[in-house]
Amino acid sequence: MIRIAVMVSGGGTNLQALLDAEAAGKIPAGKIVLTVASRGDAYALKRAEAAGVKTKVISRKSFASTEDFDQAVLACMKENQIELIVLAGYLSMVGKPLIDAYPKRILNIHPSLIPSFCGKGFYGLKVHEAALARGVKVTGATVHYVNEITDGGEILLQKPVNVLPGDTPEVLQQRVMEEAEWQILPEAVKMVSEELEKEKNHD
Ligand SMILES: Nc1nc2c(c(=O)[nH]1)N[C@@H](CNc1ccc(C(=O)N[C@@H](CCC(=O)O)C(=O)O)cc1)CN2
Ligand SMILES: O=CNCC(=O)N[C@@H]1O[C@H](COP(=O)(O)O)[C@@H](O)[C@H]1O
Repeated sequence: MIRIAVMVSGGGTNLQALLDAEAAGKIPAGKIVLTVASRGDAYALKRAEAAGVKTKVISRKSFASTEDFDQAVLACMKENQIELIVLAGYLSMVGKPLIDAYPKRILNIHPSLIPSFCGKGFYGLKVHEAALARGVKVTGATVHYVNEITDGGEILLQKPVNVLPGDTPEVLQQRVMEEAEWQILPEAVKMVSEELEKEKNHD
């Protein structure tokens, strides 16, 4: 069984999709055992608690340096024997110590079809505002591996979503979450946890 940690910052609807998928038996090789939030007021923490998942708040601003923050996150993952990390609406940069300790074992969900509308400053509604401003007819979501480049890691899954006339950023965000993010993130976690399980059994 692959031990999974989900890192969050906000509402946690992607965490909820993962918890629901696990409860429905759709992630047979993985178990979400920890939720790490970058801020104590993340509603995602309530979702984790309701599902009986251990929670931890590790916020960048309570550390003297980025290095100390990165080391605290890494220590927490090791203490909990975490094997796969999922960033789900997580809005802090993941540092080198974690990336080096978890090669191709950190996934991120981004609410656009990378390489469009991604990178520094593109998160949450800002992504959908940029898509609407550019006038794209199709947007969507991407699950990618995490490396030191923001949203620059190898792409794992993508799903397109139509932009409709009259869409506002909020309406588009909701459609992208419902039709794409909440589908491909559980699918990606199912795929990768099964791969890691196979590797473990062969070692
Ligand atoms: N290594 C690495 N870390 C990552 C990603 C990655 O692919 N690689 N994907 C990230 C998701 N994308 C981001 C990256 C930066 C910001 C961002 O700019 N945050 C503001 C704070 C935003 C807020 O708290 O409201 C900041 O100043 O740090 C938000 C989402 C999460 N961390
Ligand atoms: O690279 C990704 N950037 C981070 C990002 O923009 N994540 C987005 O935040 C929204 C809320 O997530 P929730 O907290 O409801 O799961 C959701 O649309 C995520 O795709």
